Amino acid sequence: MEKLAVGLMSGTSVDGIDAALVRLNGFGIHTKVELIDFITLPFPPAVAEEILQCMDINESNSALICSLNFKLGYLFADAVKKVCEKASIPLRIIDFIASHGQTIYHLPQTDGRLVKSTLQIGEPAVIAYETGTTVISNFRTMDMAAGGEGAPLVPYADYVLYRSNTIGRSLQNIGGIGNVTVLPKQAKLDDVIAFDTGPGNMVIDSLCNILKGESYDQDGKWAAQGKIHKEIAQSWLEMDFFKMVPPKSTGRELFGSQFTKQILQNWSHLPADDLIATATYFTALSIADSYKRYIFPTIPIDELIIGGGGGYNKTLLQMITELLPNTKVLTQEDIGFSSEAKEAIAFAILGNETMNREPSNVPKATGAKGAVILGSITLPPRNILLEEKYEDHST
Ligand SMILES: Nc1ncnc2c1ncn2[C@@H]1O[C@H](COP(=O)(O)OP(=O)(O)OP(=O)(O)O)[C@@H](O)[C@H]1O
Ligand SMILES: CC(=O)N[C@H]1[C@@H]2OC[C@@H](O2)[C@@H](O)[C@@H]1O[C@H](C)C(=O)O
Repeated sequence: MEKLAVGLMSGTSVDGIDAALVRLNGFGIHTKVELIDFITLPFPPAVAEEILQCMDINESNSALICSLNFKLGYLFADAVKKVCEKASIPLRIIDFIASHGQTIYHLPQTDGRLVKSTLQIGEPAVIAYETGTTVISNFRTMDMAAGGEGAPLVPYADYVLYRSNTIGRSLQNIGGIGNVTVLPKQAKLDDVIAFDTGPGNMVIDSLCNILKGESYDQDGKWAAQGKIHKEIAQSWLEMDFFKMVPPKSTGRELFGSQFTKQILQNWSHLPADDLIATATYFTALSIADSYKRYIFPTIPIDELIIGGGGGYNKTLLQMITELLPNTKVLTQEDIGFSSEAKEAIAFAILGNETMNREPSNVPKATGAKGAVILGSITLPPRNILLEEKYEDHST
């Protein structure tokens, strides 16, 4: 049965909302997926600042989170309207919206005082009301309720889209955070391994913001002209997170503003370009090291495919290639996909499973006790549902 859906992703980079309009056929691991159109709606700078404030334990407050939850709901609805407009597809024939939401806090491990938890905001009721469309949201919580980390969730979609009978593949996302899905040759869903590798662009972006007044290092130009201080990057790799055996996930709580502050306190004598080059090398090293420790010893990888905005950072890409000399490193674009659209498409696939009452976490990747149906379903107002959507479907 064919469905039209919009997948929405706004990740840890806080650069904007990715909206992918897709056609889905069937459900389960044989789902057929076609990308119809894609947009990124950049966050207005004041909204990006509010999100970062909400994520910062020292700056956040409940009034701000309350307000931002609704504010993001309106922006997400806007992104849905815009991608449909761009594709000239009327909103009323969209079957569902799968909205990841904005992660405000993620606590997959705690010291005992706080409870293991995760929070994604962007009110689904606002999206459903504004678009007149069913919304699936809150994807991470059921996995965590089942004992998992609530992340990464993209592995199920990676399995649907990229598994191969002839080669072993790994999908390396480099967004704010870096995460990998490993698809061994001829893998069953149970064979899939996935985990967060550490920072993606988060540390690089943050240094660019503070030292250059720009939100990111375009094409890796500053990293390319700085000196890499390998011993410093290596010392950052001593953090406990990198020694943890997967499944594991992380976020801004570990690699956000506090981490950058420490870098700037301890190495303020270094030129800006050197710090950016060293942070870029650290990011590449954390990815390569994750493969060497947790993947290569047991799974042969023929192709490593990079996605997410970090795929556009040429210096980062070159460093990863050099650190993994025996692996073929490609980007999503090299194989005819889109680095930017990948995660938004993935959430449309996950939402489709939810609508069909099917589980879509990968317990081995998240650490959950079992497979569970992800997400909460929010229905649009009855009048919109009956008068506009269903009438239109019957004609
Ligand atoms: N041309 C470019 N050169 C260098 N870096 C780029 C370029 N384009 C995008 N980026 C980087 O990609 C980031 C955005 O990546 P992406 O949209 O994949 O992250 P995200 O989805 O927010 O994060 P996550 O996957 O962790 O949730 C930007 O913040 C920037 O650092
Ligand atoms: C808690 C949270 O939002 N985690 C994100 C983040 O961004 C990348 C990495 O950290 C991954 O664990 C996850 O997102 C992707 C989409 C996932 O769940 O697979």
